[in-house]
Amino acid sequence: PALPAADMEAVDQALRNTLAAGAPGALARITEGGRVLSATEGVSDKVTGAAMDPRARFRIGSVTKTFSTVVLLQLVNEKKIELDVPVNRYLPGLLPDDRITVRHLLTHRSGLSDYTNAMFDKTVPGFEAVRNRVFGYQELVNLSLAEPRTGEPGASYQYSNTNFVVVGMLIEKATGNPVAKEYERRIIKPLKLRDTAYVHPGTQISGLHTHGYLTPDEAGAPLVDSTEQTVSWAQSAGAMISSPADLSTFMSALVGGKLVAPKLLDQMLTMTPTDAAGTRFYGLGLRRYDLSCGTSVYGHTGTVQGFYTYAFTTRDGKRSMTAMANTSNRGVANTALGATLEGAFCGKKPA
Ligand SMILES: CC1(C)S[C@@H]2[C@H](NC(=O)CCCC[C@H](NC(=O)C[NH3+])C(=O)[O-])C(=O)N2[C@H]1C(=O)[O-]
Repeated sequence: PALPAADMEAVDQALRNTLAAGAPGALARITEGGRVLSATEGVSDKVTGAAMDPRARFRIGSVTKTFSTVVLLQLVNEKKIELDVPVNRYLPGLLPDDRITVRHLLTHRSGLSDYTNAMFDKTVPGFEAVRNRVFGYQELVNLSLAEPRTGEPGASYQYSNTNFVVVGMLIEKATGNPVAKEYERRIIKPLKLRDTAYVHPGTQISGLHTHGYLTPDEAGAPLVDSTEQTVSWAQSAGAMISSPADLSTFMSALVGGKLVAPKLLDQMLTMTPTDAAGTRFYGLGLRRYDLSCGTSVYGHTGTVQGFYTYAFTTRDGKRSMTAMANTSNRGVANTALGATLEGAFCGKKPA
């Protein structure tokens, strides 16, 4: 059945609620059949007062994980990598357990701890300590291996950035290229994503872009402009820069079968529940949200200092939405902003 029309009043109310929660700005951009609906609230730059702009580029954080998954699954299709094979087969001696497979990385079931929990335990000091640092992949993996593992390989879903740092290592080992080159030639160029780039270790967001503002842990403390950083603490787990339009093009092309072979797309879309309510799922580097109206949407979320992103599409890729707020931490963005999904994909609530 056709989706109900998007309820742009509800979408805009969610953006206003996001600002009321403390975000300087928020936006949502919905595409369907060549038509674009967008809503913006607040400012993209607190100094100049420039308004939020749906054309502007921003840091997408862990939405990067879906790009990394697409590259890896293309390598699987090219028989360069196998999913149900120990990671150590390709990266000898990297991990302390030969039972950890490539698939465990993509499903967050490896048991490798997430080094960012300690890294960002104190939000602003943690960020300031790494914003200009350049890490090697191995350094990040070592940070994780210095901590106890969170479970036996395959036992349970435990989200960890470490998994997608190792995915980046696998891509570079299998191709002999930096991940940037693989994103470019396998996704960005073919889909003509003009505003999308993997930027590391450069700290700038070039062109028209939104400033991001990190919310400190201390209530009432001033926001920190966190726009410029290397994102070297995340790399293939979170260093991509993109735009609302490009993310919708990407997610729609992905579920539409334009990027990954059908059998592997089926595996990407094979979900396991990640919440008690049974409305949130994770497949291979991809989330599924089941909305109140029964519609399932597929995509990923992203949290990187100063930016929170939802990038989702319907199973047929016909309707896509990117929503983003230019703040992060303390749940300021995710809850209120998350309501844009209901407005965009479920339409007007029954009276
Ligand atoms: C699972 C998530 C939420 S966390 C993961 C990744 N982002 C990070 O790991 C950064 C976390 C710290 C960022 C910082 N928070 C703190 O410092 C808290 N002390 C902030 O809010 O800007 C991403 O992106 N993913 C999100 C995702 O996939 O949705």
